[in-house]
Amino acid sequence: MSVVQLTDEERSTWLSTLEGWEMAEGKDAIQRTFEFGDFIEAWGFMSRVAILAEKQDHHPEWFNVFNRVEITLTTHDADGLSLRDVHLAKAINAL
Ligand SMILES: C[C@H](O)[C@H](O)[C@H]1CNC2=NC(N)=NC(=O)C2=N1
Repeated sequence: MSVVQLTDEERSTWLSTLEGWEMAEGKDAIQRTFEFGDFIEAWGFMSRVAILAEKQDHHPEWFNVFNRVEITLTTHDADGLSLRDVHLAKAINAL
């Protein structure tokens, strides 16, 4: 299914509403790093994000080491950033 990319104007508007998220370097994506007390807390967070991702049928690219989780959101079906990334980022921030 094809999805439309955000326009430049939409990107700056939406990004300003997404606390903690910034444009990724060298990729049409947004990213945020989360830090927790330990691995179990980080893993618990990842489990909750996984449930959100399944509900939204939109899945993160992520990297975890110990207490740190780096999340990158981009829309493969749009070959870049779309509203689906904004929706998932907002839901993650609300956890
Ligand atoms: C078939 C399925 O709905 C699609 O492949 C979904 C699944 N999850 C997805 N996740 C992300 N990040 N981008 C997509 O384009 C995407 N597409």
